[in-house]
Amino acid sequence: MTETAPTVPELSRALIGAGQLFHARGWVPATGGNFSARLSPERMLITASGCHKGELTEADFLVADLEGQPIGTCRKASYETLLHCQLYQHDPAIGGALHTHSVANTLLSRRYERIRLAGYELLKLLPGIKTHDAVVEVPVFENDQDIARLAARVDAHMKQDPATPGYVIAGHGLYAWGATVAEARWRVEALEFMFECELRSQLLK
Ligand SMILES: CSCCC(=O)C(=O)COP(=O)(O)O
Ligand SMILES: [Zn+2]
Repeated sequence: MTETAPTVPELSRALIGAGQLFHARGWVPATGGNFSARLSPERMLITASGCHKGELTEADFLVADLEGQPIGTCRKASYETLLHCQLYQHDPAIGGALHTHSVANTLLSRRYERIRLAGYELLKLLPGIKTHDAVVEVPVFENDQDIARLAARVDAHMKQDPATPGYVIAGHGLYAWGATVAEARWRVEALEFMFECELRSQLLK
């Protein structure tokens, strides 16, 4: 059976749904966050810069190549487009990438150079993990307004550690991805849940 490539309306719908869910959870305040999906080996659909991610419509997306150049529009793509390009260029199996600005990922990444997650059942939603009895270290990168430089740092890390399950930019937010938008969304939900647990367990100490 041949699989047909997902269409712009289908991918927009999936990304709009992710935005509504993330906004309801408080993970994309104001215009924070950005979302994308692979359209083809060379193209992606990505949110335009400055949209409210809880109120996205199909008009808030644009098509860009994997260098980040918008195609057929003068709208400006997300300020962080090159971080999405890095993921799609790094691994042709990546089909969706989602970025959140939660309280938990912001606070933990201001304190730690990596966020250690151990013993959680939800670890099994991360690539290659089959048991709760596992330890995952989510890398934290220093924030940088030079997104090309930040993308190069992420890329160097992912080439060294291809099992990276997601990453956090310090004081800024989480990037997670998957083969589809749905899988990327589950990974964001799993990581944000575990970050929240880590944050609250610090309050219990
Ligand atoms: C308004 S939050 C600062 C920019 C940011 O971190 C973000 O995620 C949203 O930027 P975009 O250009 O994608 O709207
Ligand atoms: Zn951001």
